[in-house]
Amino acid sequence: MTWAHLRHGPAHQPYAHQPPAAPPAASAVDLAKVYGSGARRVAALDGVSVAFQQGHFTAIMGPSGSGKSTLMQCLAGLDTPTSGRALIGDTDLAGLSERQLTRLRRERIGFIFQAFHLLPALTVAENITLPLAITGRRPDRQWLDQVVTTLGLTDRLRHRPGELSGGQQQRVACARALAGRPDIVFADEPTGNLDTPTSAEVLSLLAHLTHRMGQTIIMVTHDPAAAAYTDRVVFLADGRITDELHRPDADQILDRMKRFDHL
Ligand SMILES: Nc1ncnc2c1ncn2[C@@H]1O[C@H](COP(=O)(O)OP(=O)(O)OP(=O)(O)O)[C@@H](O)[C@H]1O
Repeated sequence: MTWAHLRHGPAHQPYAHQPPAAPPAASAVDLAKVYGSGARRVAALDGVSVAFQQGHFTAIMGPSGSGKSTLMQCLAGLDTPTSGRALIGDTDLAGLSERQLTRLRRERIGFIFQAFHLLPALTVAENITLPLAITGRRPDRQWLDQVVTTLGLTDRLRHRPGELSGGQQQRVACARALAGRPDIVFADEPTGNLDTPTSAEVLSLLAHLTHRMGQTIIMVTHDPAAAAYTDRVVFLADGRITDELHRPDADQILDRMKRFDHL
C-alpha cells in the first residue's frame, strides 16, 4: 500500500471479513433531544432511528442546526437524550452510571475533532498513547504499529506536534483515536481545518482504516467531497433523518443537499 495508491480515492469495499450477523456498532432508537421549554423549546432530535454497521464509514450531513452534533453526542454518551435509546453495540447507554459511561467512552470509543487537540510538549508517540497511559491500559504493540504505519507516521514518532504540518497533526489525532482499538470512532468535521489535498489524504486514510482494518467510523461533515469517501451518507433536517445515500459521489450528495433549501 502506497500513498499514491491511497490517493486513487475511496475504495468502496466494506470490510470483507465482517460476520454477517454482527450487531450494529452504534444505533439510535426513536431518539429525541429537547432543549429549553416554552417559547425557547428546541427539538434538536425528533425521533431518530438509525443503525451504523460495523466496519462501515458513515457520514452524517445536514444544514446547520439540523441535529448532527447532538446525534453524535448522544450516541457517544456525551449528552443524554430526552427520550429514546442510544446504543453502542448492544449496550444501552441509559443503563450506565456516569462512571460506567466514562469507562465505555475511554475503552470503546475514539474521537477525532476539527481542532487536533495535541499536547505540544509531548512527542507524537506520547500523544498517541496518552489516552492509554491515563487509563493505565497497555498498548497492543502490533495494532499500534499497524496504525502508525498506515497513517504514515513511523518516521515522525519522536517529533513534537509543532514540527508537523496540519495534515500530519490530524493523522496523529487519528492514530490517538485508534490506539485503544475502539469499537467505533466519531469524527466531528475532521478535515475542517485542512486544505483540499490534505483533506483528501486524511479521508483516504480513514476510508482505508475502515475497509482494510475493519474500523467503524461515523463522521459529521458539511463537505460533500469529504462525505464522498464514505460508504453511506445519512441526512438530517430539523432533527429528523430525511434521506440516505449509499456509496455516493460528491455530485449526488450536493444534489441531495440542495433539496434542503426547499425545506
Ligand atoms: N445546549 C443547547 N441548548 C439549547 N439549544 C441547543 C443546545 N445545543 C444545541 N441546541 C440546538 O439544537 C439544534 C441542533 O443543534 P446541533 O448542534 O446538533 O446542530 P448541527 O447540525 O450539529 O449544527 P452545525 O452544523 O451548525 O454544527 C440547534 O437548533 C441548536 O441551536
